[in-house]
Amino acid sequence: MKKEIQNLVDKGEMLPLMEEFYTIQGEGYHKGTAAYFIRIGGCDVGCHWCDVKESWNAEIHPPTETQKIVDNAKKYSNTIVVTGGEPLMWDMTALTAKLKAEGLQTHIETSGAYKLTGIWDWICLSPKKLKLPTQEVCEKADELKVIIYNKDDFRFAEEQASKVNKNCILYLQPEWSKREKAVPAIVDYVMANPKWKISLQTHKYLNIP
Ligand SMILES: C[S@@+](CC[C@H](N)C(=O)[O-])C[C@H]1O[C@@H](n2cnc3c(N)ncnc32)[C@H](O)[C@@H]1O
Ligand SMILES: Nc1nc2[nH]cc(C(=O)O)c2c(=O)[nH]1
Ligand code: SF4
Ligand SMILES: [Mg+2]
Repeated sequence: MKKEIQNLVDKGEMLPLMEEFYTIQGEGYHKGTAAYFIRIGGCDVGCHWCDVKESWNAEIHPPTETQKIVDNAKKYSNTIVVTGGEPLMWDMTALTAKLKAEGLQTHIETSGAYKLTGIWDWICLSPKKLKLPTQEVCEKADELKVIIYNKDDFRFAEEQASKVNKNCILYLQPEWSKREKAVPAIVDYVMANPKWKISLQTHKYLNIP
């Protein structure tokens, strides 16, 4: 990559854009809400069940000016979801400042493994055992969404719940390929531990992006 472009990416003025699409938020608290998704490339967390492994290598996703991303995003609904990859690998300050200047609601999907940057109306924290979230993101998360792949993930979920702020809404979401086994286990767990709610990837049932 050219030095000038690398410099702009380092400052968050350009970001490696994998894809952008208008759809319905499928997961968590805002499920059912029309939202424009901005998927930023690059992630080194390495979840073996990740459903967007194509996002991992930032180098294959073209550095794109944040203003260009915002000019597309503002044509749709009020809600913008920034996801990845791991968006917090990059400085989100410029992108979110421009989204806020347009009066848009900024939501992020993050593992929380990197420094929290940007201005966010909603933070969905989905922590991962391989790279734990920072204390700051735990203090600021609006929802905690733990993926349940096996039994140990319930233990991990409780451990992460003990770190987030008291207003954070707690979700358990089945890992997609294990959903047949995970859903009944989550249903039992939520009924026994009603501080938790279940989150499904409803977009996958609806066959939409
Ligand atoms: C692809 S990740 C991108 C954002 C960020 N890297 C993160 O993990 O939060 C978006 C959301 O999808 C969840 N996810 C990824 N693969 C999944 C799978 N196979 N089943 C269920 N949820 C999954 C993640 O935990 C996260 O909440
Ligand atoms: N419809 C829809 N809802 C989503 N919620 C979080 C997603 C993500 O990949 O971050 C996602 C996604 O990929 N599609
Ligand atoms: S942190 Fe998110 S994008 Fe990265 S591997 Fe895990 S689920 Fe995929
Ligand atoms: Mg997804």
